[in-house]
Amino acid sequence: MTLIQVEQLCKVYGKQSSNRVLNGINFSVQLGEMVGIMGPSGSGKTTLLNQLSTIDKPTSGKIWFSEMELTQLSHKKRTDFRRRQLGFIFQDFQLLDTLTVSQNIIFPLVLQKVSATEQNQRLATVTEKLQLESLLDKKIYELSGGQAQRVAIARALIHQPTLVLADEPTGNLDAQSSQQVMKLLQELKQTEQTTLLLVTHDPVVASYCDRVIFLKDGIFHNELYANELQQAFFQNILNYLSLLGGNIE
Ligand SMILES: Nc1ncnc2c1ncn2[C@@H]1O[C@H](COP(=O)(O)OP(=O)(O)OP(=O)(O)O)[C@@H](O)[C@H]1O
Repeated sequence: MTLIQVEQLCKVYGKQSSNRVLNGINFSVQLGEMVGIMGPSGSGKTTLLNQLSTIDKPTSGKIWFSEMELTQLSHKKRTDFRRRQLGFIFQDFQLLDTLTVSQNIIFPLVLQKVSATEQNQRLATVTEKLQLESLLDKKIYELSGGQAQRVAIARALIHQPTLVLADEPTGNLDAQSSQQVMKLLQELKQTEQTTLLLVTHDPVVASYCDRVIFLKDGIFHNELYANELQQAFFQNILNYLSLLGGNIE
């Protein structure tokens, strides 16, 4: 089942058409799919995520989310869409340092005015899944990078979003923690049917995805499907990146 359908998406910053950052992008994403977005620096990856999350509005084109056309939503409906349907994971975790782990995780439910009983039930479920039980009373500054990102993932998932958007989710992690985070996201995708779109520069991280989309100069350049063993998919991604050129660091 198709969850997202992007049609002729264009984004121009400012008034000059030479500032065209996304140029007629078309693709779709299936429910439960994990899709990596790669491309050289400045190719429009974050801009694309910002349009999908409705944080920014495209200059032209359409984004369908199931039956809903996102670019036409009112301000209130966009806020509602973000709160209910989306989870976000960022490179720098974006956790609230002065709050405890559990306060951070339940934050989206507080915004949604979910009852305390339900908050506690959901907290218990998500912390068990992410093995965070022993960390619940700690402050964020007491955590390692890998632990902080697991907390951020728990926060992104606690309201059971349909779609999780991640911008360089492993960018601040060492290789081992990166792979742990990716294995976790893969498991969650399988158990919860969560759809994931993640921007990454790291071909190892991308090799955990079902498909990788490559952007260059705001254009959809190509896509590769993981039809083979992970190591072979990783090699294919690496080969494609060198073909694509540009600065991928
Ligand atoms: N708010 C903005 N106003 C004007 N130009 C912008 C704005 N945001 C991004 N850009 C420009 O759009 C282009 C694409 O930026 P974007 O951040 O989407 O690229 P990216 O592929 O995510 O890059 P990176 O891998 O370096 O994070 C860049 O040239 C950037 O300078």
